[in-house]
Order: sequence, then structure tokens, then C-alpha cells
Amino acid sequence: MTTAFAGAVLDADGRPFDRIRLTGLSATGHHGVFEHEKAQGQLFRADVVLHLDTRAAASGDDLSRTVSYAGVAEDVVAVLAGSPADLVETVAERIAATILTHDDVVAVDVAVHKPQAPITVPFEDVEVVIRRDRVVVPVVAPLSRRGEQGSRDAQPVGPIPVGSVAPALIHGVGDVPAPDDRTPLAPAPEVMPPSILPGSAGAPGEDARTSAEPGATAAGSPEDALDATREAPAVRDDAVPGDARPEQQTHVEAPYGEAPYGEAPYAEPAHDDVDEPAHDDAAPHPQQAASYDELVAGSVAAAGPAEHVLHHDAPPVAPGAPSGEQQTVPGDAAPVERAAPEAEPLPYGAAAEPAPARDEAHGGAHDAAEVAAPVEHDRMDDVPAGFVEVVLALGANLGDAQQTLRDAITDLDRISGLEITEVSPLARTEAVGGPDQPDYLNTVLLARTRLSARDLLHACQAVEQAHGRVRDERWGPRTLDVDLIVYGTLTAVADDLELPHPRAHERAFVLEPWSQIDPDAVLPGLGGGPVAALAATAPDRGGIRWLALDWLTDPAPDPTGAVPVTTGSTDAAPPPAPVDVPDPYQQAHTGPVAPYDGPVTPGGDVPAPDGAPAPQHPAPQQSAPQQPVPPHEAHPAPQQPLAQEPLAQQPAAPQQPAPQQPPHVRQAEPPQPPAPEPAPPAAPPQAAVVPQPAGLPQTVTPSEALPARPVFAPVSEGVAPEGAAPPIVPDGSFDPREDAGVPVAPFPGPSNRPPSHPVPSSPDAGHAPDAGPAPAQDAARFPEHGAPAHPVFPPVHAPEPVPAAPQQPSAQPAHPQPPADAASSGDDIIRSVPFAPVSSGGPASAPGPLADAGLPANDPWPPFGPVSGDGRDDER
Ligand SMILES: Nc1ncnc2c1ncn2[C@@H]1O[C@H](COP(=O)(O)OP(=O)(O)OP(=O)(O)O)[C@@H](O)[C@H]1O
Ligand SMILES: Nc1nc2c(c(=O)[nH]1)N=C(CO)CN2
Repeated sequence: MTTAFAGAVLDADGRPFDRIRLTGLSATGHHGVFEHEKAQGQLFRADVVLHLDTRAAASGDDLSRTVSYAGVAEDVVAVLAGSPADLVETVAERIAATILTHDDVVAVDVAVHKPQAPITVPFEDVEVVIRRDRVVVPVVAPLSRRGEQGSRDAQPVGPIPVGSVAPALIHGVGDVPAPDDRTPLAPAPEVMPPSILPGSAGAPGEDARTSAEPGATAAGSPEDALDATREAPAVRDDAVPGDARPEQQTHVEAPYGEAPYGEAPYAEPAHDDVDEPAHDDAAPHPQQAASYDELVAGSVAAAGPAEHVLHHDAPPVAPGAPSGEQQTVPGDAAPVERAAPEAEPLPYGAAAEPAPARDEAHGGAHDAAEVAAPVEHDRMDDVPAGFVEVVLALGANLGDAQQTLRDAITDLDRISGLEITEVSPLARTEAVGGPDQPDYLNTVLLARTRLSARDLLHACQAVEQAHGRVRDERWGPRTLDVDLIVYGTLTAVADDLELPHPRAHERAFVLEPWSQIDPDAVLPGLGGGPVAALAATAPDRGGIRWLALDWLTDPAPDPTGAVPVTTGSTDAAPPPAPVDVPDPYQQAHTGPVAPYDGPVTPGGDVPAPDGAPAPQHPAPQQSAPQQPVPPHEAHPAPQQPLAQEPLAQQPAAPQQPAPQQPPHVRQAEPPQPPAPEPAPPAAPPQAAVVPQPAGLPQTVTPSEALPARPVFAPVSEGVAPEGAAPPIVPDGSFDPREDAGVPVAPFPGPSNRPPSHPVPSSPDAGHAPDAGPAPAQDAARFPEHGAPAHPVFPPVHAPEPVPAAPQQPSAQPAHPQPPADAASSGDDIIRSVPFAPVSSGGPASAPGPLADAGLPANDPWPPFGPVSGDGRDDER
């Protein structure tokens, strides 16, 4: 939807200025009046139109003589993702203020959309549209930019007499020089939302209103100021020289330069009594906090004594983690006083420097900036006060890739300070980049962490190493890759870590699984945007061969093809020791993890990668029988390409009484027994995150959250609707559709989200599944906080409906090998639609829309949305 902005802005001669228009800039923001809006964030979009004269730039073909739209785009996204405001109006105003710091811009139109606003009736969008210029100046401060200390950095928007607007702003075109000394702005009345510390322009504790000099603005009160701006004539279509009423121009207060993005975004002004646990009010509650800058800023805003940084029940803090106002600066042996927040905030505003600790206990009337010299501060080491939401991407294409991924999820969830909350469907994807290599299996995890970004990276690397990761070639095949995709909204680059992951925006093998479990996810930073949209246009989107729902619940296949010897009992088959990774809480920052060369047994102990002592925390008991480890997996570099048997690793018929139990399913009780018909559960059987009232322990360890023997989402044998039973391949020949035929449990990662890609209606609506579950069904399948209340079935691709058959105990390889060219054959494409609805009559019996695509005419499941339609499948 395109914003209908007001018309052109005219120059002194009545001619319209040129325009640069940017639309659809988007980011997750935490703006809103409600706490949940601030905590969870939601999508915000902005459209902007810059009014300026572009002739000078065009004549010299000189970027420096115009405004870089890329920079503007980043700035706008920075505001959207930045310090939370209550009002959309404030966000729009900040954007205008920021854009007007470009001298060349005469006026700017800004529209901010909040399509997910908490409105109880159906609606499409909420949009605030403003125009600001040199007369009707913004009433909030612009974003200032780190690393851009130049002329336009945090420049307040100064008034320019309207009569001189045009010539002054047309460098080299007009003859009147641009006014370069602007009247310094006095603090404005308190028109900022609570997210901007009122005292930040003046003395702490004093709010901006009281620190504003009387007479600094023509208007004596915030209301007057706003009224004044409303009354002040804009440079509008009918603007004429002499129209200005500069005396009514209002000024900018509390510039962001003093209250950087992310600084105590919605903390109370610094008057917390240090003796009170006021941090619980001032800082975002870890359960609610979703953004990095909220958490870090919140922690510091609340910081006084150390216990204000960490919640009482927080895990121990590693040496080097902030403790009170002391922090080990990476590379320094001695703790130094925590770096004062730099006056200039962060790139894109997403990741906040800790806010100044307003230290009432020490007199209170000064900012930390006044008492501590700036010290280089690496935000990758910031330890959040609460949980930060993170996204991890896993990939594997060597060895028993599926089992490795399962194990890795278990291992990751065992890391103290990291909790996996959702696991995406498993994607089989063509390798992107690097040498010729087998297809990958990819999955994406949503998680939350209390670790710093760097500690989390190290922990992920330790898990990689535990699974035999060898780095010898860029983008080469690997047993396991764990990438940190986003860490809250932190946008930062360090030698060893870049956030968000610099290539995530162009990788369908990350974006597609991610969007499956979080359809509304937005990738922050440059190149970012709504993940589903990015997935749909990612260059490798055609390389996604299929997505499997059931990959965690299905017993892992035996990569050797042999039927594994299973006992079905943990007693008889004691689980191997869990993979231990160094507990970042227990170790100091020691830089990147050194390559691990020692022997690795999946599931075995792994020394800390940096030689640190073995982790202290006991890993929870393995909760289910383990897959026997095939001999070739028992060594660190089982460089056996999967190419010849890639699908052998895919979901197979159940072979064990209980599949391995990935630990991310946090449920208080076993799941409801599967029901053939959708029915809302009496109570949500599973919760992504164990809800905890404020004040209770923030960290829920698996042992606390799970029953002694966690029950995974049920494998739903016997509950397939009639006609939707699995095709069993009795003769051992490879049937690429076999896994789709195995009745599966709902995807175990709790999800209350609807499918992101509803199944399109079949041309024959009478037979095919319809476009998605009816709302009632949907509600049943995605109960709040929980996994689907009953099992759903994956797409079934059997050419003919195959009658249900019991599991066949057989000496035959239960999971037959694909042909050698399976990876390149079109036959192995199983089009799955995660969370596909259970249609009456069963999906296998319904005709589908795929006849045109050369698929079985009775296959009701359309090609997976974004993957289909490019003909790529046909090329394989
Ligand atoms: N967001 C990130 N997640 C993981 N590693 C990162 C990240 N940013 C930088 N790195 C660094 O990248 C280095 C190489 O990582 P790795 O070997 O996993 O790369 P890759 O997976 O082959 O390629 P790619 O980085 O394109 O995914 C790591 O040592 C790590 O320090
Ligand atoms: N399909 C696919 N291709 C890749 C992958 C991956 O996980 N999946 N990882 C890479 C480096 O991280 C390089 N290429």
C-alpha cells in the first residue's frame, strides 16, 4: 500500500522540488503504549519522501551533492528498530528529524505504518503521515550516527527562513550560501515520550521541562510548542517567501545524541532508589524483553549495585561480564570502569550502548558520561539482564546429517543460558557456494539466551566441534554448522562475529525455515526485511527441495541402512554422555574458539574448545534411547559425503519406541493423546516458554521445566485419517515420497502461529484440501502457547492412496537407499507444506493442483509456496 502524501513542495519560485521516495522500509520495533508491544515488538513500516533539488548532483553525477537513499533507508530502519516510543507519531517525528539533518532536504514526508497494532476489530493498517520542513520542524531529536561525526551528525533541525529555502539548499545552484551556523537549540519542552529520558538534556533527575530555559521556545509548554508547529506554515505547495514565522519555530530537546538509541528506552528516569529492587520496574522483565537494546539498556538503567544488573536468580556471571559498573573490557586484564556510553549511538540504532548509569547513590547530578572516559566497548560481550531472543541456523551435509542436527539441538538446549523455543521444519537444500557437495539439511531455531553474543557464538562453535566440524575450505561440506543469525536487534560487526549474520538475508535455506516458524519475523539491519519476503526472493530459493515436519519425532534413520539394534530401554541402552560445551558463564572471554582436533564422539565429552576446564554444570539426563552410533560416526572427520545417500538420512518409519527427545519441548505434562479430529485441548499441553510470574526464577533449566523423562510430541501412528496412511515401501526400493507418508506428530516445537504459507485452494475445491484450516480448526491446531492439539499430517505424495499398514519389522533396510543420483533427480522432491491441514477425507485421496507440474494428479499438496513456480524443480 502506497502512502498518498501531500503534494509537491515548492521552491521560492513556485516550482516543485524534486523528490526521492523510499517505501516499505521495515523493521521490528518496540513502540507502543502497551508493555507487550514494547516487550515483543512488531512490524513497523515507513515510507518517506525527501523534497530537495537534485540538479547539482545530477549535473556532476555526484553522490555527495545529494542524499544517499541507502543511508536514509538505514536511518529510517534504525529509528523503527530503535528506542521504543509510545506513539507512532513520535516515531514518525524522529524519522523526519533524522532525515532533515541532511542539509539538502528541504522537507520530508513520513508515513509510519503499524499494521499489527493492537486493535480489536479487523483492520488493515494504521498509518501516521507527517510533513516536516525547515519551518514546521520536528519536535523531537534526530538520530545521531556512530561513526559519522561529520556535519550532519546529530545536527538539530534548524530553522531556515522560508524565503531563503530554495537557494540556500541548492548547493552551487542558488547564489545564497547555505546557512552554516545554525542557532544552537535550547532544550525543548517535554514533548518526548517516556522512552526518552526527560532529564537527558539537562541535569539528571531534572526533567527537560525544568531544564529548558524559559523563553527558549516561543511556546511555553509542550502543548504550546506543538500548537506552534501546527500553526507554523509549512513549506507547502503554496508557500511563498516571507511566509515564515521563525519566532514560532520550536526546537529540539534531548537529542538522541545525548540519549542514544537504546538508552534506557523505557526505564523510568533515573531516580530509582538503589535500595529498592526498582529494576524490576525500570528494566524490561526478562520474560518480556525481546530486544537487545531494551535488555542491555534496561539492565544498566536499573544498575546500581550489581544485583541490579542481574536478577537475583540470574545465573552466575562469567569473569568479564558486567558486574555492577565494572566490566572486563575484552583484551584487558584488569576490569575497568564500564565505558561511558558514547554520545553517539549505534549504527541503525538497533543495538544499544548501555545507558549511562545515573548514579543517585553518588550524588546523582551527573551522567556517567561525565565521570568515565570513553573506553572501546565491544557490545558482543554485553551480558543482557534478561533473555534476548536469538535465531540460530543449523546446517549439515556430511555424515548422519539429520541425527547430527537433532543431537545438536539437544546440545544447544543444554547450554546454560540458552533455551531453544522452536525448531523449524527440516529443509533439504541444494548447497550454496563452495565446491560441489551434497545437499544440506537445514533447520532454524528460535531461542532465547542470557549469554552475550560472543559467548553464544563460542557455545555454538563448541557444539559444531563436538560434532566433528572441520574447517578446511570456505563453504565446504560439513558435519555441522551453527550460525548465529540474529541476537535480539543487535547490529554490530566485530572481527569474529557479525550480527545479523551478513549473508542471512540472501539465504533461502535460512529464511524459509525461519519464516515457517515465525512468519512475521523481520531480519534487522542492512538488507534485512520481512523474512518471508526475503525468502521468496532469495537467489537460492529454488534450491529448497522439501521441508519435513516430522524430522524430530521420527526416529533417526540408520545411515548405514541397517536396522539399528534398539532396546527401547534406557537401562539396556544407556545413553552416551551428552555433548558438553563450555559454559560461558564459567569461562572468561578468550577469543575465538580454537579448532578442536581431538577425537569426537557425538554425544561424548568434548573438552572446552579453548582449553578451559570442563564445564561445571551437569547436563540433564538424556531422556530417551539414543541412536546407536554407527562406526563411521565415531571419529572426528567422517568425511563421507551424503551425496550418494542423502535421503537415507530422512525421516523413516519408526524404529524405536521413543525417538530422541530434543529438549526444547517445554511441557509440564505429556502431550494430549492424539485425537483424530481437531479438538481444542483442555489446556495447552505445551508451552514454548514456561510462563513465569515476575520475581520467579528467570532461568528454567530443562530439568526444572521437563518431566524426568520428557515426552516428546507423539508420533501419531494409527491416527491418520482414513486414506492418509503412510505408504510403506515394502520392497526396499527408494520411494522419495516415503517420508511424507509416515504419520507424523505435529511439529514439536511449540507454535501457536498459523501456517505462513496456507495451502492454496485447489481448482477442485470439492476434493482438495482447502486453503487452510478453518479458524476453529486452526485454533485447535495452534492452541495458545502450545503445539497443535492433535497430530497433523504432512503432505502425502503417494500416487495412490495407500492403506494404512502397521510398522513392518523387517530385515529390510527400513529406510531404503535412494538412487545414486537422488540429489539431482527430480524424483526426490517432496513438496511439503508444514502444518498442512488435515482435510476431511485425507490428503492422499484428494486431487491436487500439481498435475501441471508433472506431479501425481492426486497429489493435493502444491509445491511449497516460494519454492515453486520458478521451474527450478523441473530442472532437477
Ligand atoms: N553471525 C555469525 N555466526 C557464526 N559465525 C560468524 C558470524 N559472524 C561471523 N562469524 C565468524 O565466521 C567464521 C566462519 O564461520 P563458518 O566457518 O561457520 O562459516 P561458514 O558457515 O562456512 O560460512 P558463512 O559464514 O557464510 O555461513 C567463524 O569463525 C565466526 O567467527
Ligand atoms: N544449502 C546450503 N548451502 C550452504 C549452507 C547451508 O547450510 N545450506 N551453508 C553454507 C555456509 O554456512 C554454505 N552453503
